[in-house]
Amino acid sequence: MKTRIVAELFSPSLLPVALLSKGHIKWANASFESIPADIRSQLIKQEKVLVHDYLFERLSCDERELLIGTPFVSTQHERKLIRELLPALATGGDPWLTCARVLGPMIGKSELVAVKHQSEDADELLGHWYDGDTLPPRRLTSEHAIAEKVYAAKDDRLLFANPAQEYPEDSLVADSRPLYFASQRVDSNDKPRGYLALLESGNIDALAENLRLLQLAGDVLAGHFASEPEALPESDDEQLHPRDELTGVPGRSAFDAALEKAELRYLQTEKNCEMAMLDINGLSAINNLKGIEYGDRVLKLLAKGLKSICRSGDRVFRFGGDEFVLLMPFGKHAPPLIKRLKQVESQLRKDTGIETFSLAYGISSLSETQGSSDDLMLLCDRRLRDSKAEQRKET
Ligand SMILES: Nc1nc2c(ncn2[C@@H]2O[C@H](COP(=O)(O)OP(=O)(O)OP(=O)(O)O)[C@@H](O)[C@H]2O)c(=O)[nH]1
Repeated sequence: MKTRIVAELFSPSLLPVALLSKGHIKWANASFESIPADIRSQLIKQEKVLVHDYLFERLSCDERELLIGTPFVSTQHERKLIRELLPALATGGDPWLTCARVLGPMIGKSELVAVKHQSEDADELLGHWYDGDTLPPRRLTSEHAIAEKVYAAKDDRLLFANPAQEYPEDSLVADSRPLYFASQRVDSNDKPRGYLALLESGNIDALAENLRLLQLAGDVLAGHFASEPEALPESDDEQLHPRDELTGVPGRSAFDAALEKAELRYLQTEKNCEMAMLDINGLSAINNLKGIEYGDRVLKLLAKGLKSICRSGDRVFRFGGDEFVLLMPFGKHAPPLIKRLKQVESQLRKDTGIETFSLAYGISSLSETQGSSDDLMLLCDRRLRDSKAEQRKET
């Protein structure tokens, strides 16, 4: 190994490289020189050493040795992602938004989108991490958009350079004109459920770093969808079951249809479903004190709060007046509903400024009534009344 050739080859390298002769450094590049002296002498003595995220190895020839450090891939970000994302997904709420909220702060200044596949021609951008914050959800059309390719591709991972040139009608890339768009599709039951993507404007090193996290988050999401109980079939015929105009959630007739389907499914397959009937305590007093519009706002905030604790198979309905119903299909373990409802109550106290805001609820599941939806309604209603009576006694 000629010193001159080694020096010419490795001087510009960012990898630490040293040429050793009889256990002494004959030549080293700047990257190697930047390692503290005590660690350098340790490196010279030992066969294989892990230092500063580098794995040092030796290539020998004619009594000389080339010591080269190659980056040792640190898994600390991946472990942090798993440790934070899994429990966050388990607490409920929309998985796409949860994913953006957990992954966003880990990817620095990069832009991240978490997109739920809604229908053939439309998607919902639920988690958009941009400039250190999540932006409000918005609808995306997939026609002439990058999403078409993401869903049609054989590979679940794609990288596009200058995507705005190829997809000028795609608002996702046309507005911010990123240099790279890297996507990780999330499938379950061989169907695309949506995708995660990074939009990177220049920092290719950041893209390379964050790609691993993106793919891992996509895999965790796919696992989450696979482990979730099958969603209740949506009665999305809006003509037949119009949504509640004030809160935007489905109303009474949609609930009746969904409960009927849940009953049928339980009787056919024993797939269980938890139901909660909820009622705001003292909405009439809120109306009287603060006005009907304020009461309306409380109802809207409650609908939003209830949606936020729903997993993708769960549904919220406005039963009427100040009453809501939740239907949550589940497998082995019922969702921790009381804990989640307490979270909603405490969020509502903050959002409405009403320190005494509280809910009464009655909870049961189809297995408790041997699959009878009528009995389930009666049981939930009785528990709701009991809870109201109990709370009245306390105040
Ligand atoms: N602002 C507003 N109020 C509504 C709406 N629908 C029903 N309400 C009010 O909700 C209240 C429901 O009455 P109650 O069931 O007696 O409920 P409450 O005042 O919360 O009393 P308790 O349930 O016994 O704690 C009535 O005052 C209705 O006017 C609505 O769409 N907007």
